[in-house]
Amino acid sequence: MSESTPLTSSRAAHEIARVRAAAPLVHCLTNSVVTPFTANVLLACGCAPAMVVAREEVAAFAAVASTLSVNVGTLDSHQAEAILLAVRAAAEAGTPWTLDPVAVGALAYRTAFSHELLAFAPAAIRGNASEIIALAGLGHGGRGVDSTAGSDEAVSAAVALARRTGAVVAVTGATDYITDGERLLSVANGHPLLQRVTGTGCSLSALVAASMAGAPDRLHAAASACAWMAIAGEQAAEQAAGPGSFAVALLDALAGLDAPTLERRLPA
Ligand SMILES: Nc1ncnc2c1ncn2[C@@H]1O[C@H](COP(=O)(O)OP(=O)(O)O)[C@@H](O)[C@H]1O
Ligand SMILES: Cc1ncsc1CCOP(=O)(O)O
Ligand SMILES: [Mg+2]
Repeated sequence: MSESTPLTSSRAAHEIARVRAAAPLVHCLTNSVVTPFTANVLLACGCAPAMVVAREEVAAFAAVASTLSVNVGTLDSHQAEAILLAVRAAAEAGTPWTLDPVAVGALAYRTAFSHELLAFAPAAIRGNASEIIALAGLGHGGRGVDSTAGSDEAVSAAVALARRTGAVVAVTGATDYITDGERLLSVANGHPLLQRVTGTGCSLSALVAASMAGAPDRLHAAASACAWMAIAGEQAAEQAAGPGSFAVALLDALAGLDAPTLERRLPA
């Protein structure tokens, strides 16, 4: 499968309205760099983030949350225990969970751990090209948390990973590709400033996790989360003087993204 179908404005508008109406409770086990930014992105999108991290309570919370977002960006052995408890409880309770495999391939500990997590059937996986290629077992990762490959180069890895795990896989970059192993959607939006602020990828993964809650179509749900971030990035860049004001404008654009804007920036 190499031909992708562009996400349409009407499907994106439907999915974004669905997430806002549901206001999902998002249990986040994320990295220490992006925690407040991720909570703010989710709040801007109308979701309810909760960063519940103690090993003593992650299982109970994962079982009642609408969805769980797992990110290995600053993984240590304490957090690994908490993540395992949470994904086990999520799997048992039927809470969908999403993996962001930050810097997988570049570092051995998080790579082995992320492979272990795949046994717990994630609903979605979102990463940059190097991370998706490495998690698919087809490469050795990027430069720290950054990709050294283009998203076009990771499409076959994303499809293979989706088929192997049953997850929807989103590989982001200049164009985002989203696949369930059978269908392949693309979102050709975004702005280079998204790479000059830390946490845009991580918070997008949390938004993908939010979109998994009660989703009738996980492929379109994940693709619409990608479009939400990418188009808000385009709008924010029009207001921003640089990365600092871009980060602030991005939150405003995520909160304000409306159907007419989607119609202008996505195919019909
Ligand atoms: N070259 C680019 N041009 C436009 N948007 C981009 C570019 N690279 C990444 N993005 C966007 O930046 C966001 C974060 O993606 P990415 O940088 O791939 O993740 P990560 O931060 O995990 O490496 C996504 O919305 C993606 O579409
Ligand atoms: C800089 C950094 N170091 C460990 S996690 C992290 C954040 C990565 O964020 P993103 O993948 O969204 O760029
Ligand atoms: Mg990342």
